[in-house]
Amino acid sequence: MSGKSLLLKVILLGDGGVGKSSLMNRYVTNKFDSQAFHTIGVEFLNRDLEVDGRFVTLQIWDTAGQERFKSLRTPFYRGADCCLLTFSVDDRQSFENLSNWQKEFVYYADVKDPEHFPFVVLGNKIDKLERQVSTEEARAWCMENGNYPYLETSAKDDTNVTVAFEEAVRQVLAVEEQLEHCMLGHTVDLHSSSKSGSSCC
Ligand SMILES: Nc1nc2c(ncn2[C@@H]2O[C@H](COP(=O)(O)OP(=O)(O)OP(=O)(O)O)[C@@H](O)[C@H]2O)c(=O)[nH]1
Ligand SMILES: [Mg+2]
Repeated sequence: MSGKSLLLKVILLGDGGVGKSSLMNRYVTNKFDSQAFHTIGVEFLNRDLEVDGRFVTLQIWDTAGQERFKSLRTPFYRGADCCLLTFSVDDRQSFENLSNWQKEFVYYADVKDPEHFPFVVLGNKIDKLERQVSTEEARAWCMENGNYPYLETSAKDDTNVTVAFEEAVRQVLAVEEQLEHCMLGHTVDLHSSSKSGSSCC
């Protein structure tokens, strides 16, 4: 266990109105506003947490989902450690737009290795009775598009909100550990004449 706090940047993307700001506000301030305004540009909030013995400062970047704010949000994608692709289970179009959000992120964040980038998918507003996207369908999309973790949340009822942000941290730490493992492998490789340690990454 490391005593040093790690700063992680996670970014919430998804159509306007799916509940990105509500998820961030529920997680950081434990408040919910049923009359929330659309976000213009980006906003961020920090929260400290401990996941599996690691101390982390989570910097949550909440973006404006409406198309007209595209140029205001995309400059903030760079440097994100994890991307939370968010849709609303009562809004089919927001689910169908997930691929566009993923592509927009990869392009503007300049992700070098998209296949290994930690995306987490959130289906929000599960408190609503009329669903337009089933759990099975959302899971299938996640499997097909990179085997991403899928969580169903309600910012309103505080369902799975903490779990969702903790999962984002776990995904980043898993990638980080893999990288450290690879670096170690290469270091060992430099000091040895054998080919061992070069099979990673
Ligand atoms: N029933 C229900 N309503 C929610 C939930 N999350 C958000 N809302 C409502 O949905 C509306 C939009 O929520 P926001 O958090 O502003 O959505 P957003 O994704 O930030 O939207 P943009 O800022 O335009 O991108 C607000 O009226 C919220 O109160 C939820 O889990 N359940
Ligand atoms: Mg918002």
